[in-house]
Amino acid sequence: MTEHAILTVCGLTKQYAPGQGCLDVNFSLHPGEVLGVVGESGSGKSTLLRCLGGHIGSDHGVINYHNRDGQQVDMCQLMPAQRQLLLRQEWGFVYQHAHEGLRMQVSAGANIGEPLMNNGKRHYGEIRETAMRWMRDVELDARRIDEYPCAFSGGMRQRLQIARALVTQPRLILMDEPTGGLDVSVQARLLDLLRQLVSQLQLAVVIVTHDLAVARLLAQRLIVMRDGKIVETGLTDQVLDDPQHPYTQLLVSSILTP
Ligand SMILES: Nc1ncnc2c1ncn2[C@@H]1O[C@H](COP(=O)(O)OP(=O)(O)OP(=O)(O)O)[C@@H](O)[C@H]1O
Repeated sequence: MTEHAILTVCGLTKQYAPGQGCLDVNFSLHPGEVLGVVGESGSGKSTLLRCLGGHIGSDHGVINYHNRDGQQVDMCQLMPAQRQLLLRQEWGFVYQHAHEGLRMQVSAGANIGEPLMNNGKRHYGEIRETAMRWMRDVELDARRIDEYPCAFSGGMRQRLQIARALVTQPRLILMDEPTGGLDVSVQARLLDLLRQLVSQLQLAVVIVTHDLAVARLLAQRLIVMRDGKIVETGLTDQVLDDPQHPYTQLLVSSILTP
């Protein structure tokens, strides 16, 4: 790959207790690439994602981000205000529970419009127009723009969250179990939508999931975590079809065995 990595993570560590958290995580991610992070419950997937997104501080390590202006920035070394600005302008987050990524007390339109206003957009008509367009893009009825998130179903709320996360045209998206807790059919439609948006917008994505089928569908590359450490990494098909580490073999066989 000739293009610069958009994200390069070196030695990222956050330990709550030995074996709990993430330890010495290294990977790089290129524009347009989807990296899946898999592992059983408690393996440190969310801790890694939270460290990347600056929701929690790391003990040590480097998170180098290649920004829109072509500069290399160590996210861990930025002042909090600078980091917030960069996250707001260039990164997006999709949480497992839509209410974590939405503001439940404002309308669907306001949920999509707010990040635009935070990034300096002021023209009400244009913001509303953009919000309606995004509602259509995520297959929501744009006539429901003034309704509150609580009036939408779980799957619809997740679509709304995705619209809110993508409306500012971020370059990098962090997703934590975006389809977890949804019905299988709703999940399948949402995965289709995500796949389509990721390829259309050439997004770089880190997606945490315990569901290997989701990883197979969305991610080109996988990281397998156990007790906070990466035990295996590689192309998704390679890792899932020919796992090398005994832990990955166990993970893969556990979903194949009825
Ligand atoms: N705030 C915290 N304080 C103390 N320990 C924590 C905290 N957050 C996570 N841990 C511990 O760190 C380990 C990794 O947790 P983490 O949530 O990252 O795992 P996970 O792989 O995302 O699990 P799941 O799939 O169940 O969400 C667990 O042992 C957990 O108990």
